[in-house]
Amino acid sequence: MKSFEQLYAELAEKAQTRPEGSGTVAQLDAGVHAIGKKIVEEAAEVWMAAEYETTAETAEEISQLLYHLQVLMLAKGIGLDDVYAHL
Ligand SMILES: N=c1c2ncn([C@@H]3O[C@H](COP(=O)(O)OP(=O)(O)OP(=O)(O)O)[C@@H](O)[C@H]3O)c2ncn1[C@@H]1O[C@H](COP(=O)(O)O)[C@@H](O)[C@H]1O
Repeated sequence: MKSFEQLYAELAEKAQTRPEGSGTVAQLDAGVHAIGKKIVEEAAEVWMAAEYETTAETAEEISQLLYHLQVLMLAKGIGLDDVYAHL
């Protein structure tokens, strides 16, 4: 189990070191357009899970959406504090 902050730190490290086989690196290389499409897809999966699946399945879809949002943050150079400033 990891927190939102821990995941962001891990992804930021991957973005910098670019380890072989990292899905995050592949997503970053695919670019903002591809990451944005993934976010829309995951958001739809969250919605569908909330309506038709279990609470646990919905939570898993939410985790995937949060992951892809963090990838977009990294692609755009947006830090956690940039987002937290608006919460
Ligand atoms: N938390 C996540 C995470 N959540 C979601 N995903 C990605 O999002 C996909 C989920 O999408 P779907 O369930 O819709 O499955 P899918 O449509 O078959 O996926 P794709 O074929 O589109 O990849 C997964 O296949 C992963 O590629 C994640 N990929 C990585 N992480 C974490 O990110 C960290 C770094 O990962 P790497 O960069 O891969 O090392 C690790 O701690 C991972 O656990």
